[in-house]
Amino acid sequence: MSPDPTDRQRLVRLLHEMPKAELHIHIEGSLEPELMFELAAKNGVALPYPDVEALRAAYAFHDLQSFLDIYYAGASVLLTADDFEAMTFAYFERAAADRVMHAEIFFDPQTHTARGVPLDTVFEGLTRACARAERSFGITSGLILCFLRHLSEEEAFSTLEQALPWRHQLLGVGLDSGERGNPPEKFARVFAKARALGLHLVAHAGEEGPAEYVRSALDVLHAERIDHGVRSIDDPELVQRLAREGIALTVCPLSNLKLRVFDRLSEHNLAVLLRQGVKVTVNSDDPAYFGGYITQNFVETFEALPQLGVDDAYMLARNSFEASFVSPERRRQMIERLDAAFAEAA
Ligand SMILES: Nc1ncnc2[nH]cnc12
Ligand SMILES: [Zn+2]
Repeated sequence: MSPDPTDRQRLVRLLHEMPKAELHIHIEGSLEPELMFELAAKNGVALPYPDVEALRAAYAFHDLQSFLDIYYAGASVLLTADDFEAMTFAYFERAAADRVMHAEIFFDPQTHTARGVPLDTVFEGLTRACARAERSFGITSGLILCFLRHLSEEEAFSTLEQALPWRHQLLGVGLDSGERGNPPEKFARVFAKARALGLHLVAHAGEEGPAEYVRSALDVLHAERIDHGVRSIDDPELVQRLAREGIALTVCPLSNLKLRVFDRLSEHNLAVLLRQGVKVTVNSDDPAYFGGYITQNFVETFEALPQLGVDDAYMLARNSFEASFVSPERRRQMIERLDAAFAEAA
C-alpha cells in the first residue's frame, strides 16, 4: 500500500531535518553563478556569458566532459584566499541549513595552480572557511585533495609534493575529472605515496567508466571509499564484494541525472544497491551546477523511488557517518544525534 500524502510529507521533513554527513562535494562545484559573477567583476576576469541567466542556461550537459569544460572555466574567477574562503563558507551556510554535521570536501588544486594561483592561497582560504564553519555552525570537516585524472601521474606527484607543508590540514587524496580512458592504474604510484604518508584514499570510479575501474580503485589504489560507483551494478560479484567488505559508495543522484548517467531519476539504481547491502550514501557532487544541495538530492531521490521509506532514510544517514573519516567519538556523537532525531519523529 502506498503511504498517504501525510506520511510522505513527514518523510520529506525528516529528510530535511535528519543530521547527515556529506562525503562527496567538490567545493569548486558549489560556486553559485551570483558569486561567480561577483568575483569575476572584482578580479577583472572575463566570463564567456553576459549574465547569471545566460550562464545558468548553459548548464545543459550531455555527459561528464561537457560539464567539466564549464566547471573548470567557472573556477577561473577564484584568485585570492578571500575568494576561496567566500565560496567555501557559502557552501557551509547551505550545509548548515541542510543539517550537515560533517563534510569531507574535495578540491582540485591543479585547476588553480595551472592558472598561477599558489597552492598556499587555496589552502589558506579553504582552511579559514572550515574553521569558521566549526565555530559558527559546529560543522566538522576535512579536506580531500583530488588529482585530475586527465593529467599525468607526474603532475599529481608534483601537486602532492607542493601540498606537504599543509599535510596536517589534509584528510586524504582523491581522483576526479574525466574518467573514460584514465583508469585508476595510471595513479598507482602516487596513491601509494599518499598511503605511506598516512592519508585517507578515495577515488571516483564507475561514474561513466566501467565496473572494472571500481575494482582497480580498490585493488590497485587501495581506495577506502568509491565516489559514485553506480556502474558496479554491471558486475554482480563486485556488488557482493562491496556489501561484504562494507565499502561505501558516495552516490550523487542529481549529478547522475544531469550528466545523463541515468535518463530519469526513477531509473537510478541507488535503492537496488542499498537493498543488496551496499553502504550507499547520498551527496551533492557539484550542487551549484546540478540543481540541488544534499537535502534536495535526498528529497528528489525519495520522490522518484517510492520504494524508499523512513528506514532507508535512517540507513543512508547512518551510512554517511559510518563511512566518514572521523574519530570514533565524533562518529558516536553524530549517530546519537541521528537516533534522537528519528526517535522524536516516530
Ligand atoms: N562528477 C564529477 N566526476 C568527475 N570529476 C568531477 N569533478 C567535479 N565533479 C566531478
Ligand atoms: Zn564528484
